[in-house]
Amino acid sequence: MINLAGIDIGTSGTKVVLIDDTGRILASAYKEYPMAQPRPGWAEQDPELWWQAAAAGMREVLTKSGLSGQEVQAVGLSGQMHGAVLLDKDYELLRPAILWCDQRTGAECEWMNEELGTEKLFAWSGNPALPGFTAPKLLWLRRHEPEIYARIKHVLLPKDYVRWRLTGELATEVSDASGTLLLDVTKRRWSEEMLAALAIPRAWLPPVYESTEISGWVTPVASSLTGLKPGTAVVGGGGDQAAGAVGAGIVESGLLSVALGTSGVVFAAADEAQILPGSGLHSFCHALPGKWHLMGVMLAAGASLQWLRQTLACKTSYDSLTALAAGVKAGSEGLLYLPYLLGERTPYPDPAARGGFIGLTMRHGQGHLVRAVLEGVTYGLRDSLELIKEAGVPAAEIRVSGGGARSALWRQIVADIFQAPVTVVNSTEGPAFGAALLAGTGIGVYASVAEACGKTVRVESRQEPDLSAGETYEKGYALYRSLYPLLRETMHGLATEFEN
Ligand SMILES: Nc1ncnc2c1ncn2[C@@H]1O[C@H](COP(=O)(O)OP(=O)(O)O)[C@@H](O)[C@H]1O
Ligand SMILES: O=C(CO)[C@@H](O)[C@H](O)COP(=O)(O)O
Repeated sequence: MINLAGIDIGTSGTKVVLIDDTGRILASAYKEYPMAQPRPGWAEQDPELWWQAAAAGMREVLTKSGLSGQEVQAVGLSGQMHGAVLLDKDYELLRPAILWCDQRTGAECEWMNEELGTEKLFAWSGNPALPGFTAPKLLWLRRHEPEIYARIKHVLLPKDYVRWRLTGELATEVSDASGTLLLDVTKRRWSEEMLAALAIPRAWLPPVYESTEISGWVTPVASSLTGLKPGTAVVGGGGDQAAGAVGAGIVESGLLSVALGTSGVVFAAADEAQILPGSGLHSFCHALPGKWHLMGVMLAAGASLQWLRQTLACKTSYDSLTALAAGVKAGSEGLLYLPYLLGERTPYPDPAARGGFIGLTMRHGQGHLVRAVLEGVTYGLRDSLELIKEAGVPAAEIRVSGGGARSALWRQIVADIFQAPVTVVNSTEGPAFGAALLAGTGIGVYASVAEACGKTVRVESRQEPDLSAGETYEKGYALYRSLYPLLRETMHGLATEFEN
């Protein structure tokens, strides 16, 4: 029997899964860690936490499954995208990683978009400069932490730091590298033009693999810490959105998924690189050789519900909160929620966007607040759906994944606001499961990623859109859409005058 491991370095925690080649989950483990917010809009994490969580998680899944490390044939990696991990000449960490949801690089992005110009940015990388991407973080460090910047010798993405600890190899792969803004997404290699324009040394960046290629082998030291056998193959893997899409079977053009994680993502697989200046979508390499994808990313999807829970109802489970929301009618009796708690990326690339509840009355209680959050986040995702539809991708069926997909109510709200059937697949392990499938493809267990998905991914449930709720939500969405342009200046005033 072939057994495969997948490791997903999430924002809230690291998940490790062990599967067999039929896709059966043999064991899984989850290790949480905090995210530091040293200043408003900043988000950092110590990469050592990721490695400790990955190693402990791997030991735990081996114990739970009763397998020995000798019986695991390959490992795939996945992780939160865009984070900058900086190493010095001795491969030591120079500072905490700056994460995907960190918003400090507004000025650097403005400079890139205006001085370099969007024409060159799209020609070289396929994407605009957005706060959160890796390249603007390097520019920020050059200006604000020159002593650190002067000592940088290697720049890695979060999962690739774990790869370094597992295999001793510095490497990345195309799907995650797409989010650095330093990859030529069409050619699937580093962009010499972008590196030259930003004066970022090419030598800082690791070799780029395809997601299914073997990038290294587990070292004896990592073996003693993880329980894996020395020499176990570690494949490229994928950024969490691409690996999660593989885990949900989104591997062919025309298939759409929505990830309700900390962030919220609408994802569409594509047969070719679609460079769409001005669309607000990300155009990245998919974790399949010769495939790409489009996606719209909102920063605070699950994070909005997590915030509400921590702030108003910390002892209440997510299931109890959504049960309260189920008792409220579609439209939350006139209450709208704006989900810009971390600023926003799609459709408004605006670090100073801010959240809010609009329409509060004395009638509104906890259930209304929760429902308004679920609806407001889904309206935000609808913005990305509209952009993806404009790019020519039809929305025939939406596969929903991530922590929020556990809620049948939230899935129904997605079906009603998107007016499309919503499905859920058998594996709830998302990106870690997808990473394990990439590992299996890398060592030849499956002939292709599509074959891996065909053999292991099944649709398990389907919810149809309700027409009457859909009509209510069309009106709600129009009002939601009107709010950001109306409130933008107010949000910016609050962010610049009152924060700190
Ligand atoms: N039972 C649930 N019902 C609704 N939402 C949930 C539930 N469990 C988790 N969530 C949401 O999922 C989010 C975490 O999603 P997950 O995919 O695990 O995160 P990560 O971004 O770390 O990969 C939480 O912030 C929360 O909003
Ligand atoms: O920034 C992006 C994608 O562009 C985020 O999707 C991060 O990759 C992390 O997301 P979570 O899985 O933690 O929600």
